[in-house]
Amino acid sequence: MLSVAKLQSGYGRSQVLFDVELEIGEGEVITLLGRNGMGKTTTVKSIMGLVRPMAGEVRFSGRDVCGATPETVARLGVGLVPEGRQAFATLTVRENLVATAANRLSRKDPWTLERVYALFPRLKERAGQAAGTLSGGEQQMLVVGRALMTNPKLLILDEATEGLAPVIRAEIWGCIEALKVEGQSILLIDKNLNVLKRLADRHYILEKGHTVWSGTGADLTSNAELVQRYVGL
Ligand SMILES: Nc1ncnc2c1ncn2[C@@H]1O[C@H](COP(=O)(O)OP(=O)(O)OP(=O)(O)O)[C@@H](O)[C@H]1O
Repeated sequence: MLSVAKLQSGYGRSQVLFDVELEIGEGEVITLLGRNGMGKTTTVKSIMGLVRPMAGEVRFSGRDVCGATPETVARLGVGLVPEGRQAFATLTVRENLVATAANRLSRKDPWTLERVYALFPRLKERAGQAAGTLSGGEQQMLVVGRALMTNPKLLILDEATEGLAPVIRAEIWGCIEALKVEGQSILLIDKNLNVLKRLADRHYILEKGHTVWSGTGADLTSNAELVQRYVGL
């Protein structure tokens, strides 16, 4: 579904990614691990077209999207929940959800308001409330719900649980697990390694803009030295 090879990217003259490799198959849950500043968000932005790659290959659903605009990538079916909560503060919950809705007719079971409300009942209770007045956890649920309303083939979550209370975090993880069971392809960036090991099929480790390792959760568990060295936990 998504295939990234020899990706180089950065900001202006400052190169941040040198050799990023990533493969995500249909229905897979993948993580991108690495310490702060290693290039995880830049990888995601480069896939999304928010940062223009310098070289390499990004293919999504069989199409070359390296250098494509974010609109094109989104239209092809990549939904991003970016770092930091970015709901439209003055719009209501409901307005936020319908603002980006897209009907992918090819999809058997498209996301609707009702389905998002079933996943996050708290959003239904607050449907008429301005997004800016929601708690941090509720805003995060809203941006996840908003990304789902675009009916993404691939959902990317960049630090979706950062700064949330443990109980809210658990709620978000529960929803991500439910999405996985439904066969949603997901790319996760997060610091909760134990949850990621349970949830994800495979992991990639980034170090200074290079993919230095990939493997399963069991591989990670049996390799404490690797985790210590590259993930810093
Ligand atoms: N807009 C920007 N302009 C210039 N440099 C940037 C920009 N955004 C990020 N960088 C630099 O690119 C490098 C990689 O940053 P990136 O945000 O991709 O890392 P990350 O692995 O996602 O880290 P974190 O876990 O802290 O979010 C860092 O050195 C960062 O300072």
